[in-house]
Amino acid sequence: MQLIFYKYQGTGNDFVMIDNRTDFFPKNNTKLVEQLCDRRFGIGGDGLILLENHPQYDFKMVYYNSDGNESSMCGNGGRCLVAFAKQMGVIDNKAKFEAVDGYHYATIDKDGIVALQMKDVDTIKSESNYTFLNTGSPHHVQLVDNLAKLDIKTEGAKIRYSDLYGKAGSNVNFVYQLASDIFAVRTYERGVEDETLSCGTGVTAVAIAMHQTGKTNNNIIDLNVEGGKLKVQFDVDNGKYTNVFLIGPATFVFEGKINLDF
Ligand SMILES: N[C@@H](CCC[C@H](N)C(=O)O)C(=O)O
Repeated sequence: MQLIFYKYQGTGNDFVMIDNRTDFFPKNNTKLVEQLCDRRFGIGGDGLILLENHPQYDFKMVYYNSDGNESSMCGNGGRCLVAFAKQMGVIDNKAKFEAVDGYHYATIDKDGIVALQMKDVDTIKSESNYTFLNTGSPHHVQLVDNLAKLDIKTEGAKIRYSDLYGKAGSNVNFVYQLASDIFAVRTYERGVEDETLSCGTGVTAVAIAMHQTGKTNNNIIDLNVEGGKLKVQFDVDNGKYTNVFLIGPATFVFEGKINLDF
């Protein structure tokens, strides 16, 4: 059998997109998803996303990491799925959809910039040298001096697999402040088990953590990631972050067919 796929990227976080509105995809086949995401034997991607029907909203998002396992929310993937839903004629320039962490609203402009509303955040653990919070996925946020030279895979894995986060683990973001409202971020992603060029829930966590710990007073924050630039904006009242939006490009790369019997 041949599978039709579409490839998208959001600031270098790349995804295999599959239109599963006819419900044909074998959703519990971990090995298959892992193979499709493999950069040598498959299509290649940090994750795979299914576009599905939803009884109430425009569509449903089902997200898998490149290890083949279904996981928690992917911010860049959500932005790319909005662009894919537009390409498939499911939406025009606004979307309401359901993901694993609940309801999301998004807009897409004529240049392909997607603004995706993320979940509200009111639980933030601030320690002397790191912050932990969940923006749809779990994120460890740590300021460092040597961001450019850091071995993210090695240092990220140490924290991800440490006793701090147990079996579930965490994504790990290393951060360097460039200006009052600009931060450079590099992320180790759980489920990819390596550095990715960008992580949407990660930069959302960084923006909120930097505000909550007093590194910035701004509520519109620029995040420079390895694959480009993202923006996060939010309202905040008494430690509760609402109307959180992750904003940036979501780009169609190519489409194709792949044999499933590989
Ligand atoms: N790349 C994603 C995060 C995907 C989920 C993460 N790897 C996890 O399993 O926690 C993003 O853009 O948010």
